[in-house]
Amino acid sequence: MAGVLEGVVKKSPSSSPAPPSLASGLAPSTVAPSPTTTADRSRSASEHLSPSPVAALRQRPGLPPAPRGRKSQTMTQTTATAPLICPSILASDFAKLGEEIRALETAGADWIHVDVMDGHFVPNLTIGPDVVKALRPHTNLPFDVHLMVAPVDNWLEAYRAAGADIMSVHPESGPHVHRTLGQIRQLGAKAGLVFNPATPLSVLEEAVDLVDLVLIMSVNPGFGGQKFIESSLKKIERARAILDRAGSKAHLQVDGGVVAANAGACVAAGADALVAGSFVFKGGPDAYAANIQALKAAAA
Ligand SMILES: O=C(CO)[C@@H](O)[C@H](O)COP(=O)(O)O
Repeated sequence: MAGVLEGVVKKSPSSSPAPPSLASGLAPSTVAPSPTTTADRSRSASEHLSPSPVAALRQRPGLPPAPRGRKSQTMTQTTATAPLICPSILASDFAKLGEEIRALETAGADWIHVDVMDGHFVPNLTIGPDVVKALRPHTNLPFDVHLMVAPVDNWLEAYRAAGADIMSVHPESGPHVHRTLGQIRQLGAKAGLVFNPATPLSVLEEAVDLVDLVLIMSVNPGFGGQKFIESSLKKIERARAILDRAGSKAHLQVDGGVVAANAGACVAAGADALVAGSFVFKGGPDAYAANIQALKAAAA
């Protein structure tokens, strides 16, 4: 049965990814991993992510295991632990988004981080589901979609149909984040829970079994290019402790002001995935590989 992922990996713009009914759940994808992706990327997320009821449905390459302890698959084949690098396309050239995403895949990015802003939950307006759908044929990398939208529930199907693999939501987006996380998994995506700098982690204690990813915002959301809030490191440590205590395999991601100078501290605190916008995109496409490598190396 045609699933939401099928059109994507075939890279055929004509094969629409929309399933007959998202409300009834997504069909398992039967697509083979892209021959251009790494061994890590070819693994099924179901092997590595938290025990989501939909884990077995995930077939898009690129959701490798939480890299704590894994060996780096980067260009230099370093043996140290390397975090997943998730460039935020908020910092890309919006006139060339498709090209930018292809360049990021070539440069060694692990996930594509898509910042969706609604001009209400955050004071900025960015990427709608039609843009995500248009970008989907340009890469096999997972789309890691951060929904800065309130209310959010009515948008989940649209972003999933457009090709989102991970959808992360804020507790404040309301009205019932527990339900929202369940809906994301019902749609066959991975569910992420996002914590703004002043949002307490107590919500994670209550929802830890429902999340495949925890995102610690190290800036207040809304804009790229902000300064990393140092107290985020302690929060990453606390989130790591909650996940470990619960036996969760969820990824722990950090986002905002991430640069080579603080990447190591983020990983030492327990993060295994780094979102970076300004740092990855500085210098243009010729510099992307070096920038990504610099983040991995700094955290190794
Ligand atoms: O979600 C956000 C901001 O709201 C982030 O993803 C930023 O876009 C990251 O950009 P840099 O701080 O790395 O420039």
